[in-house]
Amino acid sequence: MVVTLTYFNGRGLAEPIRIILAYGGEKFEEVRVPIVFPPSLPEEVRNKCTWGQVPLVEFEGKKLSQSLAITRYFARKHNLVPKDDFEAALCDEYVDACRDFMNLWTPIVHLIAKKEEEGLKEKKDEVQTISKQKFLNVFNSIVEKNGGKRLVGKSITWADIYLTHALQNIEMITGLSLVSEFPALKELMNEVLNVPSIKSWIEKRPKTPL
Ligand SMILES: N[C@@H](CCC(=O)N[C@@H](CS)C(=O)NCC(=O)O)C(=O)O
Repeated sequence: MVVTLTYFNGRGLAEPIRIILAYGGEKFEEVRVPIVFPPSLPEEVRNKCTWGQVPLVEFEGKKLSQSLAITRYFARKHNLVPKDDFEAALCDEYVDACRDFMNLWTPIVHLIAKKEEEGLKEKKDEVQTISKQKFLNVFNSIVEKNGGKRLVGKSITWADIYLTHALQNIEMITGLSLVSEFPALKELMNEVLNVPSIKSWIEKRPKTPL
């Protein structure tokens, strides 16, 4: 089976899917659409997306849209969703919180993408302060209480992968060091980034600005 993943030529909402496909050893090919501002898709791509947006995956004559549905589908397939229903719900909660964290940074990401420097530093400082209070402190203490390496249980889950992507992606785009003062988050990221299949995907993935 070959999975075709359609997305913009960036990490964004598609990267956790790519990482999990690589983790699971799935064969996948990509359609990478050039990034434009404001974001818009060529008509032929938009028309084949159920909700008019990417990411979209196609395999065995099937189509799946909505990034979290896609990510969770492949996570479950590759044993990255806990069997216990409550632990699985905790993973959902933490992934949703990652999305809230990413959405908080979206205006900054757009300013950087458009190379708009005016007021950028002040806005970055403001969002960094909110990020630490609302998200990084909370995630760090969840990981500490769970033994210092993972968000849920003792084995890697898709929540660990999603959080690693969210933190790494915002650090790469903004040039800020967000996790340096959060040892449990650094440890969690190290664990994920040193899984051999994930490490080799990250080394070989296209080097895009976003
Ligand atoms: N809820 C959707 C949101 C998808 C979304 O916002 N996609 C953006 C790219 S990140 C898009 O397709 N933008 C182009 C457009 O709306 O024309 C998901 O999680 O997949």
